[in-house]
Amino acid sequence: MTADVIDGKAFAAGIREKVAGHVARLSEEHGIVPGLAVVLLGEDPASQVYVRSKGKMTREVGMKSIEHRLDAGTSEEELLSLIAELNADREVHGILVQLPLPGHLNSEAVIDAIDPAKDVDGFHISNVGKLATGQAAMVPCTPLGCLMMLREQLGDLSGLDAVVIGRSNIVGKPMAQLLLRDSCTVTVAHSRTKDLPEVAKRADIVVAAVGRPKMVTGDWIKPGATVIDVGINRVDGGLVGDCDYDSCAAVAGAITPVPGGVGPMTIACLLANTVTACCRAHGLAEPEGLTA
Ligand SMILES: Nc1nc(=O)c2c([nH]1)NC[C@@H]1CN(c3ccc(C(=O)N[C@@H](CCC(=O)O)C(=O)O)cc3)C=[N+]21
Repeated sequence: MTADVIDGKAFAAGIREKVAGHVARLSEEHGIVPGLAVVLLGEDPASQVYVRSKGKMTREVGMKSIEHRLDAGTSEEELLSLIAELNADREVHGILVQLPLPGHLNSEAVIDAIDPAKDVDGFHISNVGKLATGQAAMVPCTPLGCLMMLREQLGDLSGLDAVVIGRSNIVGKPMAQLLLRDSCTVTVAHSRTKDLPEVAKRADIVVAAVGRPKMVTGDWIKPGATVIDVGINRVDGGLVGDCDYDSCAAVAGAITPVPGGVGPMTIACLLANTVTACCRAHGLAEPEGLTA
């Protein structure tokens, strides 16, 4: 068997097109332009590339992009005061503080200073709680993108066995919540899980988000299962996922490539969340097909 390749790049382009449609309507009918503010501390080259590409795509869909590049040595007080300004700015509907932050800063305090209604990353404790209790939340972009691809590939997810490998706050935990909400039977596995290959092999859906290059191999995959590879590992100047693509693709029913899978979906969902936040802020109907 050779797996279907889930084309995240094409899927993401389709979502950005939908976002652009909503943005055009907001502007024509209400005179509103959604705005996304991105805050980057320091000069990490990968982060710079990523922030530049976010800015470009934000403008391409017709939204306003506001970029704040601060020195790596910026104090927590200065950063919190910038966040307070962005919280109060009516032209800013979404705020993203690029992670990881330099070590002298307390990321929890910084994230929880963001107005939850503008928290387009979905990392604020209030959004985490809302997701876990089934209330309307801002949903983290990477898991949201994974869920959209799974629904597109499989239709109804109800009753399927899903194994999420990785328990981070930004991917593993919210991914598990979303799959549970779609009525999957969810297992959250991680580096200490006993017999991890056997656990993975029970799954109809495997989401790999551990940050270890090519850790998941084909012998971990049930024939026909759907494999979502969240890993973005830089190895020898190239990008590789958490899955060993060739051996997994030989067994799986469908698989996301790296690059061109989850990554582009993450950015598309960031733009989708910004439109959603903008509509909610103005008491307008939420865009359909762009939320979980
Ligand atoms: N507050 C915050 N929110 C984030 O969502 C966030 C963050 N901080 N910090 C960094 C990580 C990383 N991340 C990526 C998103 C898209 C690609 C992406 O589009 N990747 C392309 C390849 C890009 C390349 O070639 O380097 C792909 O997989 O096809 C990669 C990485 C979001 N992050």
